[in-house]
Amino acid sequence: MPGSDYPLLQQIDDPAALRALPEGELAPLAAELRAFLIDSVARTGGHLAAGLGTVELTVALHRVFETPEDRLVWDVGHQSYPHKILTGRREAMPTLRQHGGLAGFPKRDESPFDTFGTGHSSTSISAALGMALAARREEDPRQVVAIIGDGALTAGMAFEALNHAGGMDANLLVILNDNDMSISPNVGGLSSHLARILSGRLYAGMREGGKKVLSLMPPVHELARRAEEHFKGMVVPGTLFEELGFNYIGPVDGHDLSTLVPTLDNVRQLEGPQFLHVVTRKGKGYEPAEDAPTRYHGVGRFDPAQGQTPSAPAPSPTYTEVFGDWLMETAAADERVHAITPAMGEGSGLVAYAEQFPERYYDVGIAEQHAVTMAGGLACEGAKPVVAIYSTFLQRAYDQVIHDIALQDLDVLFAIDRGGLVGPDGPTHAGSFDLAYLRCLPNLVVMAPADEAESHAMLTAGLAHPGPAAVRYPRGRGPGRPVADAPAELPLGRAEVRRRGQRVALLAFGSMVAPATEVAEELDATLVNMRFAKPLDEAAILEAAAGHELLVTLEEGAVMGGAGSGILETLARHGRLAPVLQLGLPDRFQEQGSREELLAEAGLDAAGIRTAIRERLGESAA
Ligand SMILES: Cc1ncc(C[n+]2csc(CCOP(=O)(O)OP(=O)(O)O)c2C)c(N)n1
Ligand SMILES: CC(=O)[C@@H](O)[C@H](O)COP(=O)(O)O
Ligand SMILES: [Mg+2]
Repeated sequence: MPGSDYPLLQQIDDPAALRALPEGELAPLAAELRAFLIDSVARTGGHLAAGLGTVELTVALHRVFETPEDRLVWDVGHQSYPHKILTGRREAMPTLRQHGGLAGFPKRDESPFDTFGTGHSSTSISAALGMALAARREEDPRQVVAIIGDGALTAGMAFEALNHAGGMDANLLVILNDNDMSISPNVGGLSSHLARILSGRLYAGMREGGKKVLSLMPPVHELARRAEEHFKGMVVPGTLFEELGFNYIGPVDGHDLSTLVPTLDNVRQLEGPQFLHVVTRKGKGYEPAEDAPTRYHGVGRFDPAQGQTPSAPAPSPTYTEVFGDWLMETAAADERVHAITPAMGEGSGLVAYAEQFPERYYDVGIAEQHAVTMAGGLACEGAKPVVAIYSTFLQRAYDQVIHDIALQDLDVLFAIDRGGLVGPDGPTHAGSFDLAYLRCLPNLVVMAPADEAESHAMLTAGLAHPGPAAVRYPRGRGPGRPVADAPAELPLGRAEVRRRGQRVALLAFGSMVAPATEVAEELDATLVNMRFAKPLDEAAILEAAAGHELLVTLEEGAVMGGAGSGILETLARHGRLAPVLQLGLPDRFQEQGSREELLAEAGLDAAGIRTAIRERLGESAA
């Protein structure tokens, strides 16, 4: 993208340069920033619609606040590309979400302007309050701002922070970026409350007038604030945020710099917890994204002139599609089936199901804890709830899985998508820990399919199982085994011996069966598709130990405490000694890149597995 297309943006290598611009150049700068963002994300893929909605807000924030001394904390961070572009990373945008390149979310070790690492939603207010309390203790005048979306505000953690912050006198500004969208349209009572505030046009009109008066005065002082407070109380019911102890300001147009800059200037001088309600449009300024913000939430590479075009028909369904199809046929046959998603309906493959079974579909918002425990309530009443959830986001509801579901042995099925490495979203979104954090739970059955057919069969088996069960499958496509080929039976806790060989036994879980198959053929090794991370097939493990020089466990998950550790525990419990090589994700976070790059880096592709085995056998790795 030649710099000449972006003459103003080319001058901005840090926010100080932005703050030095004449005021009249802010709007043209925002226009260039938006055009650059579209062009850049169209080349790399990534999150687009949210960032389009924060272009003006980002310009205004870096204009008014002395960043990075003043702290900005972006919630989720998928909307932070304009922030990254204005804070010295414009030229690095072609490396976005690629191996060794820019992260797709704010990252502390990437820039001093990225004050807190995000990716999972609803953490910004907590982190910002921590920073604000530290500033107060140091008697430092630096400001702290959390920018949170209306979707992210539906999570309990956001309200834990609002509740606490509202009772403190720390200088904290919470900016609600309200575009009435999560990935799908936002849901719940909060969304309705926000809509009611916006619809209070009388209030908005008066506020407009009121603000003009306030903005003409010297920096807003306590008397004016109290007068405004009283005035608001007279005209419209207090917002939820005022009831929690915040000084609520807004709603203001989040795309109008002539409003945003003076408003932020005023608010910056106020003491105590402030809540600025900003109204934006997700996808703003790029018509295809404005018309379809869900579709342009996350994009692959595309031609901006054409917009996203339908991709060519794929050779086989993704694991997500296998799940979505399975759910449709299962719900049609069994009216006890209900599906629950914490705001990830599209990514979890639930679009068709939601249309066909709206009365048995629940998008609970970004509320994983609530999703899991509500499923428990449904199960208590004889329903068959299916919680469709990304592995990484299930981490948010770990106690609910333990305390509300496993302990009570409730009949809930967890369809865990994005199990293992996810690729461009990087470490915040990798499903690296689910095998480790689930297999240790009593009563829970944990399955990992080797292919699409097995995934279908495991979902059926999990639903039929009278207690809690989990099926974890990776992002994207598998080996391509047709679902019609699904095993008729899947006996609980029974592995599948796929081949018998010499010297080495490969005990593979889930997605690792495919590369292990290639290596087993080359080495004439035994290959066992373990299928269950819990309960393990102890007989298969003991038989493998008895007849081979080396056992190799393979999982696309953390080695520490993972499924392979369960095999070690089995051998120990039976007093068996056997050489074991554990292959899986090492004890570090994997940065972003393609899934293939990351698997190879972790030694979990066929080449890596072969090399590790040969080295352990003392043979040349060649
Ligand atoms: C804990 C958690 N759950 C789910 C997600 C997936 N997710 C990413 S962005 C998003 C929607 C966020 O909506 P909002 O905060 O309103 O931001 P917008 O995209 O509208 O700007 C969701 C559900 C996540 N990142 N973290
Ligand atoms: C920002 C966020 O958390 C989601 O948009 C996530 O990136 C979706 O991941 P998938 O692309 O795997 O559905
Ligand atoms: Mg939103």
